[in-house]
Formats: sequence, structure tokens, C-alpha cells
Amino acid sequence: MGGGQKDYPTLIEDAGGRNESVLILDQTRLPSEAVMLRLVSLEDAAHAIRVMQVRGAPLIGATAAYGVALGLADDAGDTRLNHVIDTLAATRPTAVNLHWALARMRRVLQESALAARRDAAWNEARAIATEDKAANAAIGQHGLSLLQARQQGSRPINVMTHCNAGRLATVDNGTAISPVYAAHAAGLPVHVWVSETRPRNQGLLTAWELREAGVPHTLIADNAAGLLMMQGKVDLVIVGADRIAANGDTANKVGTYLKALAAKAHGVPFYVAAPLSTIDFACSSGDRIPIEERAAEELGAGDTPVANPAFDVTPAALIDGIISERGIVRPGTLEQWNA
Ligand SMILES: CSC[C@@H](O)[C@@H](O)C(=O)COP(=O)(O)O
Repeated sequence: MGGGQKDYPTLIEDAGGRNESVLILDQTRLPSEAVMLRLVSLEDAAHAIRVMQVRGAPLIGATAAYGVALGLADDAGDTRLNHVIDTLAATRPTAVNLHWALARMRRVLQESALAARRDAAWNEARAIATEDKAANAAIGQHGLSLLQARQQGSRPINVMTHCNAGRLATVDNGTAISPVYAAHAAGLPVHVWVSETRPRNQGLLTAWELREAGVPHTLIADNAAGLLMMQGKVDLVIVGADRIAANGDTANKVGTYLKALAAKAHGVPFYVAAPLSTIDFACSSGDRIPIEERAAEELGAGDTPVANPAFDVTPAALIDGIISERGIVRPGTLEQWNA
């Protein structure tokens, strides 16, 4: 996989390098059709994040950074900058990468002279996107060691994942799926159990990109995960994260917690893969992470009362390790990365 040219990148600058627009892969239309969409304004970027045309914590962060650049096209003054950042910050609450990227943009732009702000915004957004690819590639190399340690002859290593934490959730390379891509590239036999991920079916996105990359995989209903672990068909679970608290508690797509419980019950190692931009050192524990409540319509239940929390929190005690671009650590020792 890696950072090679793709037919459908998740987020790229529009041809010509004129700092005017970006193209995104519209993920609301996958897997049935792959369509690139042009974003030209703050409103386009905010809409794309809100309705999940782009999704996945790192990709949300990078899109927001470009959204700042788009939003400063005609006016880069402080009042406008505050409005642009506030608009983007209000799109989705749980993925901390959004807020991390906006804070970084604000810091850089406030230090920049007004006349240079517009270019500075594009440069910083570009840097965030480039760094995301590199961090995720490094996650793949660190996570590869976990898969290599479980290799037995020609038997495929069975990785279970939840939601989509592959390349579609990032600028490139993915987080939880990055070690899978690294294993596949290294010739290690690997197979991925992909859970459907109701109600938005992000598992279908994972299946789409694994197919694109030629990685063997099998789609399962979310509720089949426990049975497969009980039957010894899962060697390890790797998921992504939307926000990791300083104590290692991890918010990720709803359903992750149940997988972690089942993994603990069956002695299956459970890992979280995320770049440092997903760790919120200002958030002491998981109960402080805001959980997004999404529209009832997503469950398609008509007039029935619906609760639709989009994320859950897996306690650090259920997590064997966190994989970032710096390596793999126990969740209780994350503070060593706070520098
Ligand atoms: C590398 S992405 C990690 C997480 O962002 C991912 O697992 C997830 O929960 C995405 O949620 P989504 O609601 O699709 O944005």
C-alpha cells in the first residue's frame, strides 16, 4: 500500500497548486461508487465533515486544516479566522484530531503577518496532511512486529477490526489497518475480520479498501465477533481511535468496547492504533470524552424513540497496547509521549 498514487485519494489539493480548492473522495457514496468532490469554501469543508463525506479522526483533522485555508480566501483577519475555526470546531465533537488541527492552525496563523496568512494556512494544512501519512506509515511498521510475532508457518494471521481505520479514515495508510498493509507488503499471510459497524456501515469501507489493496478479508455482522473469538479464529484485534485520554481510555466507534470485553474474556490481544494527534493529554480519563449523538434517522426506525451514540469508550484496562508513530506502549504509560 504505502503512499503510492491512488485512483481515489481521500484528500488532495486540486491540480495546479493554486491554493484554491481540494478534492475529497465522497465516502457517503462508497462502496457503490467512487466519486471525487471539490471543496472550495469553508461551508463545503464543514459540510463534508458534518455529513461524513470525509470521516475518520485523522482525515477529519486534515480536512479541517484545509477548511481553514479555504475559509481565509477573501479575508484572513482575526475576526474571520475565529469564525472559520469556530465553524469547523462545531462539526463533530469526539475526534480530537479536529480540535488538534484547528489549534495548530490558529497558533501558526496568529504568528503569521496578515498578508502572509493565506499562504501560511495552505502550507500548514499541507504539513498536517503530509505528517499524517508519515505517522500512519510508522504505525504500520511498529504494528508489523505484533503480526510477525504471531506468524505460524503459512497459516494467515487473523486480525479483527471495527469501523474503518484504514486509509479511508486518514490522508493515507490508515491506522489500525496500517500494520495489515505492512504485513501484506512484507509477504506475511494476513486475513482481516471486518465487522459491519452499524448503523453507518464503515465496515463496508474497510472491505472496499482491503479489496482495492488485495488483502484477504471477510465481512461479519457486528454481533458475530464474540463467537469468532470463542472459536479461536481471531489472533488479535486492532482498532483505531477518535480520542485517547491521558490514562489510555479510548473512544472509538460504538461497538469497540464490546469487542474489547470479548477479547479479554477469550485471551485475544487488543490493540489501539492511532497517531499522537489522537491523544488528548488534557483529558484525564475516558468519562470526560464528549460522545457524539447522531441523528435518529441513521437507525432507520421510523417513529420509534432512538438513541444513537456514535462512539463508546474502552477502558485502558482492556487495552494491551497503544501503537503510535513512536512505538507501542501500555496505555497506562502514555505520558512518556507527552512532549
Ligand atoms: C483512523 S480512524 C479511527 C477512528 O476515527 C475510526 O475508528 C472511527 O471511529 C471513525 O468514526 P466515523 O464516525 O466514521 O468518523
